[in-house]
Amino acid sequence: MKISIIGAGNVGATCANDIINLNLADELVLLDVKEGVTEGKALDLWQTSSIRQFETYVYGVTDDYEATKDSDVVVITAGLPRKPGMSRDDLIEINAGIVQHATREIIKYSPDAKIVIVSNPLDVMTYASFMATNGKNPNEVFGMAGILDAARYKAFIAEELNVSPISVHAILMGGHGDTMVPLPRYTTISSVPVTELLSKEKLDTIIERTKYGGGELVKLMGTSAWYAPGAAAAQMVSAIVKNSRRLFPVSAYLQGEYGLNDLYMGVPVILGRNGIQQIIELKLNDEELELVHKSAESVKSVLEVLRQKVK
Ligand SMILES: NC(=O)C1=CN([C@@H]2O[C@H](COP(=O)(O)OP(=O)(O)OC[C@H]3O[C@@H](n4cnc5c(N)ncnc54)[C@H](O)[C@@H]3O)[C@@H](O)[C@H]2O)C=CC1
Ligand SMILES: O=C([O-])CC(=O)C(=O)O
Repeated sequence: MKISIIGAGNVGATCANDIINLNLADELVLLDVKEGVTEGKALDLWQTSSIRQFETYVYGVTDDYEATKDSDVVVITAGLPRKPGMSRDDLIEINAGIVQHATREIIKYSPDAKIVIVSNPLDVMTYASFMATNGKNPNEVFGMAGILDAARYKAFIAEELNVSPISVHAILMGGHGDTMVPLPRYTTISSVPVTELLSKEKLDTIIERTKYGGGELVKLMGTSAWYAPGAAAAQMVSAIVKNSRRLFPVSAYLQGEYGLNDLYMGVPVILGRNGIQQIIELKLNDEELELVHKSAESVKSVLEVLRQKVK
């Protein structure tokens, strides 16, 4: 099993560290345009092998896609993160070029790789990557956001209820932005509906905090988060490599599901060896469906910018 990570910055290097911990691959390649730093980070990680008892051979390369040849899974984290005061959508122009270039190079050397996009604005960058594959099965190109957003939502609920975060189960949908849709009706504490344990007022506060969860961290750190994003991307890689068929919210290409067409957006999917094995269509009520469609409108407006800028 060979895994490559494009972009060895905060999220990419953290994701590499998590993948190593999960013992998923024989070989892990870190690729970045930053000469020296990439090789150095990979060497540093590899030198933890005897301490942490793993056998994944980790190495770094500078912009050399041939080294990624025959990758089974590729994670793209290359691109700019936002700074305080910016929206994820402000990154579209520069990151679209980076993500599309990386995708074309990956496809050249690993046509069958499953591609996990992390770069922002997430849903539109995933679409941009899919466009650049020029005909790849859309179930093999998908984006990481929902696991992260759901993890934030679960952490806030666990804190509020003073319960283990492991007992909190939740799903959310929509774009990776302020219009994302956490779903209290599908949120439980080990099967106990959260609505029986938390007031609507408390839940609404948690939902608002979740929607702006990325921004909260950007404000605190001056750049965006990496520990939870790296772990979330590694969890997706694990589900693919182990063919574990876990149900996750993932940015997937929609072709009629939820009445939506020709866009990538967060929906519940089954993730396994072939990538997205199935998109699950929840029986949303009118209010939930309206929020999901509102979020889709927001994703579509950013997609329109991509279409105008990137032909
Ligand atoms: N989907 C999500 O939930 C999340 C997405 N992100 C996004 O992930 C991306 C990366 O974030 P960080 O790792 O914090 O940024 P970072 O700045 O720490 O790392 C980005 C890396 O990409 C590299 N890079 C730039 N152009 C490249 C190219 N053409 N080829 C290869 N590498 C290239 C840079 O040299 C840098 O090392 C950002 O766009 C950020 O917004 C971050 C957190 C969560
Ligand atoms: O907020 C950002 O820019 C990075 C990101 O997507 C997240 O942490 O959710």
